[in-house]
Amino acid sequence: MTLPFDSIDVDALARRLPSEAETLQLIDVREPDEVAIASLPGFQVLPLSQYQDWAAQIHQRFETERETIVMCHHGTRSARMCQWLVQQGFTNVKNLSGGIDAYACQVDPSIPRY
Ligand SMILES: O=S(=O)([O-])[S-]
Repeated sequence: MTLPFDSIDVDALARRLPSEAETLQLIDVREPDEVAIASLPGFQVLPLSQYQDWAAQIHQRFETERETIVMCHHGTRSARMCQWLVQQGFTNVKNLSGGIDAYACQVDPSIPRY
């Protein structure tokens, strides 16, 4: 089965973040208690459990054509979000493979793991 969105690995994200954080749309779908433990700068937090609070504003807050990268802990919840964004008309959505845990392991060991 072909997924209707791409993925990006943590090394590629790390290379791009310094120069492209402003142009990318970065979404973290983890819960606030997880974000309090570990986070990456530039990501807007839209916890999946609070879907009812943010879903209706998705088109006000984000542009459907702009490259959008979604992150969670290991990549499962973010894949669900990617799927949903595609259903909402987003055309350039990428799932961060392995989530923030992979980022902590492979890119930045100063990020706490949980
Ligand atoms: O964050 S996760 O859904 O991949 S465990």
